Amino acid sequence: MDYISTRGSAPALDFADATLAGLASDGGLYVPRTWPKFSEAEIAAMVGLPYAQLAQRIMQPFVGDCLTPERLLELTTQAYGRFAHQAVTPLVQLDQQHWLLELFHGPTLAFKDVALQLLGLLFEEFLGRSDRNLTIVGATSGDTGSAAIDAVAGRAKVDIFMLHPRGRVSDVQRRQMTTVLAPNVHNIAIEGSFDDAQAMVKRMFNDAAMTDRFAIGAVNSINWARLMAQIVYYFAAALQLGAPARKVAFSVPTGNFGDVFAGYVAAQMGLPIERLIVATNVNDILHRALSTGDYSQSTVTPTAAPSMDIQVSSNFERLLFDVGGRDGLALAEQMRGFESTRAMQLTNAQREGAAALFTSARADADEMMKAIRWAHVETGQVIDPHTAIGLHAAQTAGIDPAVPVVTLATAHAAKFRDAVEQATGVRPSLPLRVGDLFDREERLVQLPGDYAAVADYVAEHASPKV
Ligand SMILES: Cc1ncc(COP(=O)(O)O)c(C=O)c1O
Ligand SMILES: N[C@@H](CCOP(=O)(O)O)C(=O)O
Repeated sequence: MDYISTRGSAPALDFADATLAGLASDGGLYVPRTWPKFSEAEIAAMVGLPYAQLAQRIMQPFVGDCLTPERLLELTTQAYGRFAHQAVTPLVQLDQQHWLLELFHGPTLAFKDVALQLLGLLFEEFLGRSDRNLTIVGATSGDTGSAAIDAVAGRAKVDIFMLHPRGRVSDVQRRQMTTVLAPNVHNIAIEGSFDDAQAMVKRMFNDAAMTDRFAIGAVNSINWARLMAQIVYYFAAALQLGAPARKVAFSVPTGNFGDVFAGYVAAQMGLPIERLIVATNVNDILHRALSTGDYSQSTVTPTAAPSMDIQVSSNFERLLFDVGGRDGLALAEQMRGFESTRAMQLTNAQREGAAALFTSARADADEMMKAIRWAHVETGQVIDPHTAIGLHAAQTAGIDPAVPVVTLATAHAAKFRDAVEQATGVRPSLPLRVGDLFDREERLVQLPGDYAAVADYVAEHASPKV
């Protein structure tokens, strides 16, 4: 399998090189040249497999001969061995039609662990075959940061620089990053929003002054390997609910469009998915784009679901590429227009292609709080604000009552204790696996929302590429 850029002019790479490269050199995102397909019989044969085996089976076609099946299975077994639930991503039934897919049983309590625990091992594996040092530069609205830091802290040949918007992540999220004191971990609080941080990260990949000296790598979902690992839990959930004989719908709390794009890929691979519901908070660029075709950026509004306070959704580009006929040069032109005007209109092909599988919904603060309360009172489940936005969308999307709807529970409620307590009167306690988070020393630097300041800081602290 080789990987091509959504903007049509970067060289094609194999899986190992695409994983280390992160973003393509033309500013595009890597996607597999074709979607691997499973037949109905092949999907039926996956029923009952333990998670690590299922993960190996689903990911092998993407990995190609960069890892043998035996080696990939060793890595998935190691990655998912750190999860606190044997099922890794268990399903919980809420009522006759609705389920939660709990994705927060990893070390840092959010769905990001599912991909990043594996990605840390993939970096180690592929860097071990070269003399390269990797300088990871990432942006986080709260959850990617801690999951990535946990995955690479203390690993040889990797430095990580993680940018978060100062004051816009929860105290638990911040401490999960800043209390990791390994020498290869650098936390940077910047003035501005997640979008500002993400823009600086992307700019660094195309800054020759940086890329000449450092091998810049990505842990955000711009890195294809992140999405690949997230495809697996769509299969895991659907297989438990009757796939391939029965269709399932998924409601996905969405910000950077990575998680829900993984669901789209699962559908391309043959998993029978009825609908993918894109659930946003009031930062609703995706809801507007999918419902009206207008993808225009507005100012980010801070909410009680801060990890979704995003107005430029990196992975939407992957969808536009795929449903728009895979014309990289045309998409590059369209994206250049967006980058200069902060607005773009989807083409008819892009709108129709997206509408075939995606529905969208937006939840405001009241609707989010009501969903947290409903889950608590009616089902006894304490859910986090991001999951609540997904649940609100699941309950209002008008899916045929005969079709099971799975809401992705993307974070543990204890990461957002204030909002959850306000909605339910219950203050969720931190699971034992995060330990004495509030007694640990914090280490971070604060920088202005200025690219030059961040690039200088990285250049001063990173190891040269060889
Ligand atoms: C808890 C939580 N839910 C949902 C999302 C949205 O996921 P995505 O960015 O993949 O759309 C994020 C962050 O991205 C998150 O941290
Ligand atoms: N919500 C994310 C934002 C970054 O998204 P990613 O999936 O592209 O890494 C976060 O918590 O940091």
